[in-house]
Parts: sequence; structure tokens; C-alpha cells
Amino acid sequence: MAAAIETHGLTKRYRSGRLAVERLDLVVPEGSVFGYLGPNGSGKTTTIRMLMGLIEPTAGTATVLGEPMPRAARTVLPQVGALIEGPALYGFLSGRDNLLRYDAADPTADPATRTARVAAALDRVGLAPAAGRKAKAYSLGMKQRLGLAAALLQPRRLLVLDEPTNGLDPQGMREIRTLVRELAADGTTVFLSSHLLDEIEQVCTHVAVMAQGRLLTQGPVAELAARARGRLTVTTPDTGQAARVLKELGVAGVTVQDDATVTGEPPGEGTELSDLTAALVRDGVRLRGFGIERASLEDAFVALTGEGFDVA
Ligand SMILES: Nc1ncnc2c1ncn2[C@@H]1O[C@H](COP(=O)(O)OP(=O)(O)OP(=O)(O)O)[C@@H](O)[C@H]1O
Repeated sequence: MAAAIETHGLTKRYRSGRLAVERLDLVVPEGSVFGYLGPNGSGKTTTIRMLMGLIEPTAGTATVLGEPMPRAARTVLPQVGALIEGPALYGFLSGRDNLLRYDAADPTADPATRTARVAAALDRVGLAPAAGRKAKAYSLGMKQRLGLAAALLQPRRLLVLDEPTNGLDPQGMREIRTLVRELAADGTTVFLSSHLLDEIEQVCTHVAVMAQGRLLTQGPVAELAARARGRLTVTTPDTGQAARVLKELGVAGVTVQDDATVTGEPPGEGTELSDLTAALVRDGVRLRGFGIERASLEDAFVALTGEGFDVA
């Protein structure tokens, strides 16, 4: 798979002395929905601004759609739709008129087909019914979708979205996620930043994890989650007894989570899950549930950093 975005040693030190991004080697495969995950201040926006040619890197290189940035900005950017730090909208104009203005500002956009292009973009993001309303009356989610519509006026090979669901309610978040999935299904590469692990897990095929300007890991979401092992989970009112039996059978990391749940490491080679259930039942433990819970991206993250994903 070719790379839609690739960086080598990409570094940004602000004039304040702050090292916001440090020697970043990022590979965003074409056709992926790539989640750029990290807590606030980890360098996500700085990276995106470098990729889009808005600021110069201190060191390192970045290629976007195969061309060096910022040098090739003029040929690259028309193929990229970007939504960075919230869309700039005129509140006193309707959603449709905002898009007509955006389109008119694009010297490559044919005025003869403008109305149709705007209608298609509004339709795409589900704003057609509200197209005539003033943008200031839009909810945050609608404003965000209008920003996306602006990014979608032209066919794009790559969409770059900086925290696209920030500040949205759960319904608004779902709408954006659905839209991202649809765009990806059409073959557009989507690069989106987020500080929400859960969101990345729901919508992304690939993920890169940032902390304090450094890349901790990157790769397919499924691979990352698979690297972390799931947990053995036993549901029973007899937690103390179950914990004792599991320990006797050599299960590692046995923990009583609450008054109905005991967890532990999945058994290694040579022990079948059925051996464990049989032993628990033989001992008189009342089993209400038993199984291996699939590892989540969060488990992978904890395994990676030794701590939870704390965005605070
Ligand atoms: N123009 C600037 N001048 C100096 N320091 C900056 C500038 N912009 C960002 N920083 C600092 O660089 C670091 C990375 O910021 P950045 O905005 O890239 O992080 P982020 O992961 O996008 O976080 P957020 O989601 O809060 O925007 C932070 O410590 C921030 O304070």
C-alpha cells in the first residue's frame, strides 16, 4: 500500500523553546482511516499544521500524496480537504450561502456548476434540509458538518480532520463517525486526530499514539489490540472461592474486581478453559459467566505505557 502521508524525523520546536513534535516517523497508508491519538498538548495539531504547510518544520521531512510539503503545497493542497480547529463560517449567512462563498473562493471551481456542487456537498453531510437556515442557528454538530461539506466541495484524495468531534454531543459524534466511514468506503484516505481512544477504536483502521511530542506506536488497530492479551473473566457470587481455585490451577494475576467478578491472565499452553470451568464447578463455585474478554485498544495502550489513557 502506498503512503498518503509519510514523515521522517519531523520535528517542531516553537520559538518559545517548546519541543512540540520530536523526530516523528509516521506512515499513513492510502485508503486507511488513520487515527492520530494523543492527549491534549501531545503535538497533534502541530503535526497537522506542518503536514498542511501552515508552519515550517524545524527539522525532518513530510510528504503528502507523494509530494514534499510545504514545497509542493500548491499542487498537493487542492487534493486535500482539511478541517482544522473548527471551520470558519459566516453566522449571518445560510449554510448554503457559506458554501457558495467557499466555492467562489476556489479559482479552479467552475461557476457554471457551483450550485450543483454545493447542493451535492450539503446532501453528502445531511444538511440539505437545513441549507437555508443561518449558520449561527446551527448546532455545533451541524457547524462541523458544514465545515466538512466545505472540505468536500471538490473530490479529495485525502481528508485531514483535527478533532472533528470535539465538543459534540453523542448524536453529533455519531453523525461525524458515520460520515467518515462513508467517505472511507469511497476510497478517500482519512487522517483524523482525537484524544478519545474509544472513538479511534470505533472508526479507524489504523492508529498512531502520541505522547509529549513523541510517537509511541503505530499500526493497524486490530493488530495493536491483538498484541495485548485479553483477560479471563469469571462472573460469580462466590468471588473469594473462585479466586482461590483459579490460583490453585496456576492462573496468574487473579484479582477480585467486585463482588461478582474475578479476573486473571488467560491460561497458558497446556490448560484448557474447560479445565478451569470444570474445577470451579467441582469446587461448588456458582458460575454465572466465564470467558476471555477481547483486548481493547485501551488494554494495548496500558500494556504499552504501563498506565491508563488519561487525557487530563
Ligand atoms: N504557537 C505555539 N507556540 C508555542 N508553543 C506552542 C504553539 N502551539 C502549540 N504549542 C505547544 O506545543 C505543544 C503541542 O501542542 P499541540 O497543539 O500540537 O498539541 P495537541 O496534541 O494538538 O493538543 P490540543 O488537542 O490541545 O490542540 C503544547 O505544549 C503547546 O502548548
